[in-house]
Amino acid sequence: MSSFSAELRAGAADVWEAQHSHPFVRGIGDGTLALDRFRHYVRQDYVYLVDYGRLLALACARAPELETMRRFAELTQAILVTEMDLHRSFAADWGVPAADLESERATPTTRAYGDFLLRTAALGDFAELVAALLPCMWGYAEVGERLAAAGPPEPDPARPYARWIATYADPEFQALAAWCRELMDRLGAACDDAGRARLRAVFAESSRHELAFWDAAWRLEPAARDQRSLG
Ligand SMILES: Cc1ncc(CN)c(N)n1
Repeated sequence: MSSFSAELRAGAADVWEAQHSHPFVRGIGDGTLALDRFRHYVRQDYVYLVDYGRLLALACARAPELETMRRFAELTQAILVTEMDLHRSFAADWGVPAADLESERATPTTRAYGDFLLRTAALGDFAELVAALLPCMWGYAEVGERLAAAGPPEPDPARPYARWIATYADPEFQALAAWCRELMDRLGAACDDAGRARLRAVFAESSRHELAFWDAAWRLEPAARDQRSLG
């Protein structure tokens, strides 16, 4: 019998395959992505990760057991420190201070994804919160793993995509994503059919936001005019 997370993944398979074949993802993999698109992505992803960090902190607060709280506290740290250090290091290489990343204004796509995550955390139950956060961890683990397996591009200071791939293919990141899947499996098993249908819908919606995020970076989507930075 397949796991509940595998069932969620199968239900959103078309969206996940569209991510793998998106020109932005392919361009990271073969090293051909134009740097302006990658820089746009890094700036917006920094804004996104601030909201994602908030989501993980809310998951920590709402977790039903101490061990799950502890794991979410670790995961929050991994995102706000380790993953965001990657973005800060790219920015530093481009002469952009971290303060500039923090004052970046969200595009409509970044804002929509962050709003969806935080709305789900505020109004959904704990299992829905986990279904919302899963495509982020699992999707990047899968992209990193596939691109690393295909043979990453040669290290190139002008196009630092090999470093990006190595971060998400790293066994530590893979293990964090695997823990999120196992948690989803346990929560899915404890739900009734109606609850599992809600989790499928949340996971599918979150997966669509992931695809839209690649696409917004590819299109160099401009920031929404009325956005505040960091919130
Ligand atoms: C949009 C997005 N999704 C997922 C990840 C991986 N944490 C990320 N950095 N950005």
